Amino acid sequence: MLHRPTGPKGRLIVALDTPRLDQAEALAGQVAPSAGLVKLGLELFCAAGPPALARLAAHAPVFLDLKLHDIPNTVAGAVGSLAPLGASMLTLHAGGGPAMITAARKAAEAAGPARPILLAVTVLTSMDAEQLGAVGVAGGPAQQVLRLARMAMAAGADGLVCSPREVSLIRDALGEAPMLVVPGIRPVGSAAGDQARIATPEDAVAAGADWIVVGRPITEAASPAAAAAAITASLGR
Ligand SMILES: O=C(O)c1cc(=O)[nH]c(=O)n1[C@@H]1O[C@H](COP(=O)(O)O)[C@@H](O)[C@H]1O
Repeated sequence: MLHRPTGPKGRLIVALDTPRLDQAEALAGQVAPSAGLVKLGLELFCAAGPPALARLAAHAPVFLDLKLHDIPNTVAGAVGSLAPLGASMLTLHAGGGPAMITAARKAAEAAGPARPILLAVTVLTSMDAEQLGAVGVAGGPAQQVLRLARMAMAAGADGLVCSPREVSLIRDALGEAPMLVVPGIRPVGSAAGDQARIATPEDAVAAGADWIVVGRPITEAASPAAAAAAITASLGR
C-alpha cells in the first residue's frame, strides 16, 4: 500500500486524460522523472481497459480514477475486480454513502496487503455553489465537502479527493489521518477550463495537500516533461 509522498519525485500526480494508450504511455515516460504517480482515468480506461494499467505502471505507480458510484454490492464487486490490477489508489464517490464505502473497503482488504488506497471524492472541483444548488445541495461546497469527508473517513475510506479550497478546512477538522489528493490545480497563468475551485500547486501543498493532481497544464504544454519538472521544483523537492 502506498503511503505519503517521500521520494524525490515529490507530490505530483499527472492525469493522463487521452483516449489513446500510445499517447498516454509516451506522456507517462516524459513526466515520470518528476511525478510520484500517473493517473489513469475514465477516458483512457473506457478506451483501453485494464491492460492500460500494466502499460502505465511500467513508468510510475498508477492512480486508477474511475469514481465508482453504485449500490454497495456492485461497487464491492468492481473493487474486487480492480484490486488485483495493481493500482496504488482507487477512487469512489463519497456521495454513494457509508454502506457503499464500507463495502468497498471490505472488498479492497480481501485483495491483501498490496490493496489500493481508497479515496472518496467529495465535491467535484468543477462544481461551484450554483452547480451544487442545482443538485439540491444548499450551503455551498465547503460545508458539503466537510460533511462528506467526515462520513467517508468514518465509513472506511483511506483518504479524500477535494479541491485546494477545502484542504485546510479538512485538516483542521480531521487532522493528518486522511490522505488528501487534490485536483483543481492551476499554475499561475494556466487556463481554468472547466475547473471551478482552483489554486496553485504551492498554495495547495501549503494548505496541507499530500498529493496534487495536474492534467492539462502539463499534458497540453509544449514540453510536458518541463512543465511537470517545473511544478515539482516549485514545491521544493
Ligand atoms: O478524482 C479526480 O482525480 C478528480 C476529482 C475532482 O473533483 N476533480 C478533478 O478534476 N479530478 C480529476 O483530476 C484531473 C484534473 O485535470 P486537469 O483539470 O486537466 O488538471 C482530471 O483527470 C479529473 O478527472
